[in-house]
Amino acid sequence: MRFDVITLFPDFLAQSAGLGVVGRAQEKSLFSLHGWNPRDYAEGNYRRVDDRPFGGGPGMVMLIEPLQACLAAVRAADPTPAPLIHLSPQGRPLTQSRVRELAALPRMILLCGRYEGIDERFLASEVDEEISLGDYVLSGGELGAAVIIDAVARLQEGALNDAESAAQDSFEGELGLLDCPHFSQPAQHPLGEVPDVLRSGNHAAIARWRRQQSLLRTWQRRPELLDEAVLSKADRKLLEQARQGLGD
Ligand SMILES: Cc1cccc(C(=O)NCC2(NC(=O)c3cccc4nocc34)CCCC2)c1
Repeated sequence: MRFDVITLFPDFLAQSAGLGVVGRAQEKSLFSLHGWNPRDYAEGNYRRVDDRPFGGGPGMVMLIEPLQACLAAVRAADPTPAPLIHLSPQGRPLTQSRVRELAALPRMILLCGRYEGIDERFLASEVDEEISLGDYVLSGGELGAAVIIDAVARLQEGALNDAESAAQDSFEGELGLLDCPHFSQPAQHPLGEVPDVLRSGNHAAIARWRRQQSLLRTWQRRPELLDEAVLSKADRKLLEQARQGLGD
């Protein structure tokens, strides 16, 4: 996988992709990451990348020319075709199923806006897809790019070791339910004890307890997720039993 990111802050992306699983995947060349700054392609001695919006109003708009020259350089750097994905509040919210589809691509170019956004004519002519991180105000698209790079890089073949990929599978398997509580050493602590079942060695009972905790937590904190989740008869029984336990 090759990621190209068009951003006024290329160093930010390089740092966030250098950590943990994603950092190791990059070291193993499971993906490459290339930052491109439109300011390097802005003409004139002020090298403008933005200007005031027609029609007035606050803030600035990113200009067409530097973005067009920058995108041309990005495409010239590697013959592999790639979609131009704009991180934007107007985009479709990112989902794990979209992440899995993106992870199958050989290359993607991520476009990060700043200021009030990008000249609509550039977007209309060059952007293949818009993806949003969610409905809140951010200062730029870079955090969205970092999220996509992290989520997609983890799915590259060889990025995760057996334990990590088991965890990934279980997260993906539980998509739609909240996670169960986790405990480690020490078993006894002033903050409380570790539930006995987790130390019982009875793997069926442990799996059952974890599923029940996920169901109970989801019901307590995000009941709307339960509406979409496909619950088995066993799940419903577990949830019912847990709710009785709470004497609700
Ligand atoms: C709900 C809402 C409505 C209107 C504007 C904004 C807003 O935040 N506008 C500012 C910008 N926001 C984002 O880029 C951005 C924002 C949110 C999620 C995202 N996922 O990817 C990129 C994202 C757009 C130009 C530069 C930053 C947010």
